[in-house]
Amino acid sequence: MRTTLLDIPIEIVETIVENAFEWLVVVNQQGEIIYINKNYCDFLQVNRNDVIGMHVTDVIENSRMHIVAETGKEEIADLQYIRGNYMIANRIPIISNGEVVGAFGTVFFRDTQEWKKMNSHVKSMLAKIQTYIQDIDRSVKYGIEDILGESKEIRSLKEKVKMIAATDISVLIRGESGTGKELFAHSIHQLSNRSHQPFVKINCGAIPEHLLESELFGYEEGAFTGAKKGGKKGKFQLADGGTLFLDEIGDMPLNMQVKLLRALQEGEIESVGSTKTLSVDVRIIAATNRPLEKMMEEKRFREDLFYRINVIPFRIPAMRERMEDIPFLLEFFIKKITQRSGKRINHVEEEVLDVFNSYSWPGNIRELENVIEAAIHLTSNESITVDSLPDYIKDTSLYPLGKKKLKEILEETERKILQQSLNKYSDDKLAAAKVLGISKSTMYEKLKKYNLEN
Ligand SMILES: Nc1ncnc2c1ncn2[C@@H]1O[C@H](COP(=O)(O)OP(=O)(O)OP(=O)(O)O)[C@@H](O)[C@H]1O
Repeated sequence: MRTTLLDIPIEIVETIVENAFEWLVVVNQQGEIIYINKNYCDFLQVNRNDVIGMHVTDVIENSRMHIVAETGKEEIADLQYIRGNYMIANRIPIISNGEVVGAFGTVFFRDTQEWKKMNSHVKSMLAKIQTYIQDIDRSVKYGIEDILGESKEIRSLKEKVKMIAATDISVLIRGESGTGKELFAHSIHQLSNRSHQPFVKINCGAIPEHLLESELFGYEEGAFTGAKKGGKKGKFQLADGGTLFLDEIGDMPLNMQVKLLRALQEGEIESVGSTKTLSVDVRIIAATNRPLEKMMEEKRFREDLFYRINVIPFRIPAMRERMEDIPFLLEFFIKKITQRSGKRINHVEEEVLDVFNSYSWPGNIRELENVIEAAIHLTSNESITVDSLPDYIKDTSLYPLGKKKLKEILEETERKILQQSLNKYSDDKLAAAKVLGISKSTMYEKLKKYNLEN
């Protein structure tokens, strides 16, 4: 193999590549990084020696370099989201003796000012089209394999999903916020016979009352001032043949509940401003964290609608009811977040799990994910420690009553405090005993009991 490029000495080529405005990465056929330039490492906040040999997807989020190294098909000017920025990426296969042996990729940025302008322009455009994407997106994001957890409750819910998915029966998913109601709704749709048809979501609590009817049933041209030319399809029409996910159904105003019930019972809808009825075929999955039974007593939720949607009740337990799932979720979220952020975590302090197990998780899995994300960003090394957890988690930790006896809790606490004092006084047992207000002999007794002598 030649070692110079057009007779330019290799050192000069190296200087050019290292300092190029573009960021450069080269992978072998297995998708492992064999070269990455310094500027790219600086942007990714990684150490070059650490990442050489790693799979490119473990270092650069959303990378497709390994795919190009496999297919041999170049990808030019592809928009790639890295560390909070949209970049333009080019990926070129490297061919030697007629065979694809790897790929090199460049990520383009020329003038940071210009790039910032372009980046925020792309972000605002994407935000604008997000609502339309949701309307036309026929696929669901999650499947049953994305539901993590080995607890009895989660395993039996997953079985239930498999049993009910194929039927067309309405499902009402109950559970606190952040327990995974939407995730389960996706899974039911994905396993149903309607999986190739649309899954359409509407958040009944987030849409102003006067717009909810037209959002659900659509409107005709000229139905009201500001109505779009040609009218607009409602979620029922968009979901025709598929599944309509009515999120936060407990927040639906009473007058809309009547209209919804009619649509469900008759399988027909009427757009706002139209006199014609349209047949629609949708499966309903509804979700709420509201106490519907109490709301029915108070006449805030219609009983007939409740019985129509609650054919199969489905209750997702709160996080604190299935603490045994925390280790799985912790591992999963660390992987997900580090892949996205490019940060590396290779150790979790044992006490972190103790704190997690003692906290009551009112925000459930969503809160757990946020806490892990915060800890990953707050840690200055590659380890998640109790110190990197938000204070409120540590301060309000509650013991999961019913799981441990008082004696065990006291012993665990005693052990933790002893350990903490030894750490603080660099294993000086006398200093630790003094600060804890116990005698030297009591200290030694306790250290022996908890196996902390060394
Ligand atoms: N069992 C699980 N395994 C993995 N991730 C989960 C699980 N349950 C929930 N999540 C994740 O937690 C987050 C919250 O889930 P989801 O939006 O489905 O909750 P929700 O109950 O619909 O919340 P809300 O009532 O606030 O809309 C999502 O990022 C989801 O992917």
